[in-house]
Formats: sequence, C-alpha cells, structure tokens
Amino acid sequence: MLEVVERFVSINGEGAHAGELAVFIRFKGCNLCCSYCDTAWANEPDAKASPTSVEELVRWVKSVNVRNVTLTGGEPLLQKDIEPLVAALKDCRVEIETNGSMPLSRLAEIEHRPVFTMDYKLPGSGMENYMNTANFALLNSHDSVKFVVGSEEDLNRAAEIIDRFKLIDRCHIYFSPVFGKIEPARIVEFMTERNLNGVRIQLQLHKFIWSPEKRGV
Ligand SMILES: C[S@@+](CC[C@H](N)C(=O)[O-])C[C@H]1O[C@@H](n2cnc3c(N)ncnc32)[C@H](O)[C@@H]1O
Ligand SMILES: Nc1nc2[nH]cc(C(=O)O)c2c(=O)[nH]1
Ligand code: SF4
Ligand SMILES: [Mg+2]
Repeated sequence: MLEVVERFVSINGEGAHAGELAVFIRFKGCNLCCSYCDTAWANEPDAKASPTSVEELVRWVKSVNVRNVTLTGGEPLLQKDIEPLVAALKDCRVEIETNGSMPLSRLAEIEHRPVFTMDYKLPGSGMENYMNTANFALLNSHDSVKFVVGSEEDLNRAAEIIDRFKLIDRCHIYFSPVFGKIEPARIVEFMTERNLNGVRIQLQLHKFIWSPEKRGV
C-alpha cells in the first residue's frame, strides 16, 4: 500500500516536460523539512492520507489516459511500495520528484527506469547536510538536477556544485526561484555573470496559472 494525500491531472509545472499534461500522485511524509516547502501540509503526521494499492493506482492512471506520471510528495522514495508501482506503470513515462537525500540506486537499475528530477538542497533550505552526492553518478541525459534558489549564497553554491560534479554534460540543470523570495531577473543576471551555458531558469508554471496556494493543480 502507498500513502496518498492527493492525486490529480494537471500540466506539469516543473522539469523537462513542463507544460505537458501529467498525472500527479502525491505521497505523505518527508524526511526533510525545507524552510520554503510549499507542500508542508502533506508532511504533517496528521495529514489525511488514503492507503492505496499499486493495482488501484495503475487502474486510475489508465482510466485518465495521460501518459506522463509524476510521483511526488512529501518524499516519494520513502514509500515502501514505490518500486512495484514504478514497475507496474511500465507503459507510462514515470518521473520522480525527489529531494536529493534518498539513494536512487534501487530505482536507477530497474528495467523500466523512471526519470529523476532530483533537488540539490541549497544552504537556504537548511537541509544541505543531507544531500547524497553519490546520486549524481546515477543520473543520465533524461534526468534533471534542480536548484531551488532563494539568495546570493544559494546561487553561488549552486554554481560551485555544478562545477564540482560536472553536471552540465550529465543531465538537465534547472534554477528555480523559491517562490516570491528572489527576483527571477537576478537569477538570469547571475547566469549571465557566470556564463552558465547549459543551465535553464524555470518558474513553477502552475503558480502563475492558478493561485500559488491552490492544491490539486
Ligand atoms: C514539494 S517537493 C516534493 C518532492 C521532494 N520532496 C523534493 O523536495 O524534491 C517538489 C518540488 O517543489 C519544490 N518546491 C517546494 N517548495 C517550493 C517553493 N516555495 N518554491 C519553489 N519550489 C519549491 C521542491 O524544491 C521540489 O523541487
Ligand atoms: N502542476 C504541478 N506541477 C508540478 N510538478 C512538480 C510538482 C510537485 O509538487 O512535485 C508539481 C505540482 O505540485 N503541480
Ligand atoms: S524535501 Fe520536498 S517535500 Fe520535503 S520538505 Fe523539502 S520541499 Fe518539502
Ligand atoms: Mg508542487
């Protein structure tokens, strides 16, 4: 069983398939506590969750007839049954939003490997100490590393990490503002100052299409 706090169809607001229709399954609970988390409600011990079987989730995904499936949370890799779910969604394009602290090895080597959008948590999140940098070696050109930046310190650290782990040639790289905390124009200016070829800025589309606090979109 998997602990589901919400499931919905929307456009993906983030990542390499931003703008495309996607099915979202959001799981309860997280092992981190980022200062800016926009879904902290899903991580509360008393968040209302429905224990749902792999079979029920697969049936629902098939019934809505949308090929992109985004597994998110909370932290989806905390769900014990995430591997059977990914395996059962073999006819879909499965993307996992994950927080950079969880080992990806168990899912990186399976037959229908999902696509990873992995955050590297920067100093402003308060969670950088938990980053598992061994994960970088498992990423490929379909995957993404996302840096959610809120300050100059975050921008500088992101540039340092990209350089240290040679991420540009490995996967997609996104800089996304902590919503409302930093001017997107400053991020572009920083990219220009540092000649960050191969890095993309990305704004969370759904927060412009709908109210930023709206759930289920
Ligand atoms: C809510 S998290 C769930 C998946 C996983 N726990 C993680 O952190 O990647 C999904 C994405 O939203 C981003 N996010 C959360 N709060 C945000 C905010 N206030 N502004 C911009 N992005 C945010 C996270 O950094 C992550 O990339
Ligand atoms: N529309 C929409 N796209 C998203 N892409 C990643 C999301 C997430 O919360 O992980 C998300 C989300 O919450 N909504
Ligand atoms: S890791 Fe993701 S879900 Fe967990 S607190 Fe951070 S942003 Fe929120
Ligand atoms: Mg979200």
